Amino acid sequence: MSTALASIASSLSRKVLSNYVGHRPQIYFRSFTSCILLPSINKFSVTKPNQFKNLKMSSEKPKVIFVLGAPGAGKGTQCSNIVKTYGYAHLSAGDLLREERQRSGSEFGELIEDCIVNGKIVPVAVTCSLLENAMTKCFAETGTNKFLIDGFPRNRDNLDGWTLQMSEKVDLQFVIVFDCTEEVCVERCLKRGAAGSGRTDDNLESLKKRFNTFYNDSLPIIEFYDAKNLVRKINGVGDADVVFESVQKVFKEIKD
Ligand SMILES: Nc1ncnc2c1ncn2[C@@H]1O[C@H](COP(=O)(O)OP(=O)(O)OP(=O)(O)O)[C@@H](O)[C@H]1O
Ligand SMILES: Nc1ccn([C@H]2C[C@H](O)[C@@H](COP(=O)(O)O)O2)c(=O)n1
Repeated sequence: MSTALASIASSLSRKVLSNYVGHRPQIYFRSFTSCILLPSINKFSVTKPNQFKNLKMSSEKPKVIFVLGAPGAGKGTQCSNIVKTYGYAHLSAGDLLREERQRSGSEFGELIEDCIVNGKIVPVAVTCSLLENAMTKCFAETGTNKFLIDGFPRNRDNLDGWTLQMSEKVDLQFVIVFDCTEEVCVERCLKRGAAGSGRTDDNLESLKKRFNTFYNDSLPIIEFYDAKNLVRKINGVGDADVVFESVQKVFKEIKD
């Protein structure tokens, strides 16, 4: 990494942390105008840092579908079905954050863990860079240029960061929202925890906080996209196969 880039990236990561400590993570992003790879987010890195400056893939813009819904609404399950049937690549913001948390030497590990356990949302510079790097890597390895982005954008900070860093670089097709009652979602997550998910947030205490964040921070983002007629709401209660039938109806729209 060039000295200048390393210095910008390192000062950015300090900003992320200091704003996080001050509980105002959204502010820092205003000075963040292009994708700069944070020094510690190198799981998806390739050797030349310049490749990260912009998401340049094929001549066509990458197609993106956001997949949203409450914790346990079935986003990951249905994304797997979509991958098999429609050839999209699945990028889960939560999975990318969990991987980054586990990466030895990550300076964001503690911050990510604190957010996950307490149902808070990680500052967008971290998440958006992980997503952009994963998209770039996925395209380089598989040629896939269609992405399901699961669990993002989750709050205003996520949305603002994405708008600044990514929105011009991709073609947002629509936003799938799985609609599921809190009761069903909680039951699913607890069952997932009991079955050995190893997730530190599949417990009642974390779920309460995650639901608060969903109602207060994520629903307004869904409303934002709904006002743009981009939301495709799907009933997430019921058998996974039945839910997937509804998903297929939405995808028919793309083919027709
Ligand atoms: N339609 C369904 N019926 C019953 N169980 C389901 C259904 N869909 C998913 N599940 C199960 O519920 C749990 C949560 O599903 P999944 O991981 O797909 O949800 P999610 O929305 O991605 O959750 P999170 O936001 O917590 O990552 C999993 O154990 C999954 O197997
Ligand atoms: N945009 C995101 C997505 C996820 N996180 C953190 C906080 C979530 O509670 C946790 C788990 O996500 P899930 O696997 O349920 O999608 O990951 C975040 O901070 N920002």
